Amino acid sequence: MGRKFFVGGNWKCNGTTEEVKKIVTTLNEAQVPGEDIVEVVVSPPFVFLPVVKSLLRSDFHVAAQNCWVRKGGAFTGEVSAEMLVNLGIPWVILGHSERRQLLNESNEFVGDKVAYALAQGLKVIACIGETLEQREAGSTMAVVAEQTKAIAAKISNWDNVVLAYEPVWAIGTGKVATPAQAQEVHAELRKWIESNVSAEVASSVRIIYGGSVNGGNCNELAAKGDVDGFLVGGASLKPEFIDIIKSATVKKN
Ligand SMILES: O=C(CO)COP(=O)(O)O
Repeated sequence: MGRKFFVGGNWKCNGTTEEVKKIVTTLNEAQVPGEDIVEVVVSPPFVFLPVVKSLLRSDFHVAAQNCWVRKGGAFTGEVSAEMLVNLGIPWVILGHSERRQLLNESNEFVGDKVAYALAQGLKVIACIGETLEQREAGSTMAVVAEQTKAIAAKISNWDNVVLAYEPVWAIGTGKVATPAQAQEVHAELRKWIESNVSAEVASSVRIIYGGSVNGGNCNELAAKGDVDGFLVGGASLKPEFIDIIKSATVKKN
């Protein structure tokens, strides 16, 4: 299969310079499996990217939490993909549900962003996921397929894409998807990709889970065949993030 385990830490809109440095120190001192086993990416707010990048151990990498949909210019308040490339930031998170919901980012807009960021040479963590209402209405797969389709329509090379399945009802709620629920959606998504993109992409693309992942539930989730890692919010600001990184070894057994 060869899908390297991926653990992302999404720090969201949190932290002061002091707090950020403290988290980096904790990460730098941690004993974790090597880069051949797990890919670790942390995503501080834009303003802390340079300091985190300069202090962070070299086997971990940084991601921005967003970028502008096209070339930079007269777009007050935005940060362009070119700027991230200029700073040597390798990754960007796009389509997070907080942006889809609070800032009305549509499927098409997210698809355009993913395509533009990839074209500039960034690697993308593309987020998808259903709301509680959509899950209860039985439309989980239709929703995530629609979100994935809007991305698939705009890109032809998936090598630099990690797909993050983050059910909205599980984000920041402490209500984690069960390993079976996560596995079910990941497996369905892989099937959808096989039918609508290619068998090759379906077997190689990493599908990671996000939503109330913590040190206590990560091993069970990681044991599922189609769970290729995590995108962690709250727990990525705490020392337990190290335990989540270590859950990569569950795959090795
Ligand atoms: O949104 C998330 C990661 O992008 C998940 O957040 P929590 O881990 O805080 O639920």
